[in-house]
Amino acid sequence: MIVHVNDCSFFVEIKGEGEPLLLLHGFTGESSTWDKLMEQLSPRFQCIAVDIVGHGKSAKPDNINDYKIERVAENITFILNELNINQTHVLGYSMGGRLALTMAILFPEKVKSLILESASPGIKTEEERRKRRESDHLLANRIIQLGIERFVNDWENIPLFSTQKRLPIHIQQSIRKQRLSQSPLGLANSLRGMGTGEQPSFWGDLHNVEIPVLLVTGAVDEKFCRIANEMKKSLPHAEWTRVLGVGHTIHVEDCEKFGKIIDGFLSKFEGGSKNDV
Ligand SMILES: C=C(O[C@H]1C=C[C@H](C(=O)CCC(=O)O)[C@@H](C(=O)O)[C@@H]1O)C(=O)O
Repeated sequence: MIVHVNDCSFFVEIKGEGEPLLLLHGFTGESSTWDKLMEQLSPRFQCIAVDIVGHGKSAKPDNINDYKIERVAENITFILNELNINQTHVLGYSMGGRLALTMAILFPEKVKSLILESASPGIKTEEERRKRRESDHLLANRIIQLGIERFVNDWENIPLFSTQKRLPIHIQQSIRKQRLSQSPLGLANSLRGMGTGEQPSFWGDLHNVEIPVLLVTGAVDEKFCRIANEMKKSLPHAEWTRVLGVGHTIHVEDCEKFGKIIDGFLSKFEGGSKNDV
């Protein structure tokens, strides 16, 4: 379905009934990345997968303000309102994890629990953020100038995704096809508007996140394991699961194990809802 919010259209896929679970994909991704997870969880949870602005079948506006992470988080709360969902569990992968955490910090009343897959609260220092903004803006310009295929050829070979080379060819081809189908303008503006260096640092806000948080990282993804280990020290109610033998994109690299981890975390809440009076 398409939901219109603030002059932007958003593609939303809903599957299942029960506790709502909002699913937020990563940069270059789209809601179809969650297809297998939704199959696993939808018998017990209402899975709501959104194409984030600039991605998939959602709008690719020219205005960079429509990509600011605070604005995107607000628009997602408006989408939830349109769907009559007052509060939801939120699972975000990588860029989607940064967005999920932004929602939990800016709109805590909307978020029941948080699952962050290979995500960060942003970059701590302004100098590091400035450097990242510079590199992301150069990357954004390359996407526009050289086109989506040249970008994807480079992107799929960054060290962060090295473990994906172990995946069956058909899965690698599916990831590549999903990336190639993205809009150059949408990806470029996503980097310019909500890139890792563009967003505020939320490191100083983690101690105020009172909801249950599950951090999930791939053991081979050393960078985001370090980030998760540090996040856990500040988050009042966090648990961290390191998944052996996989890297950054756990929900693709070992979707069965990932589904069991998510199911186990969310099942705690099902017990509460069934007994609600
Ligand atoms: C390369 C780094 O950061 C990028 C990598 C992961 C994030 C992401 O969403 C990628 C999803 C995917 O292609 O599977 C992306 C983001 O958070 O926007 C980062 O730009 C890095 O070393 O931090």
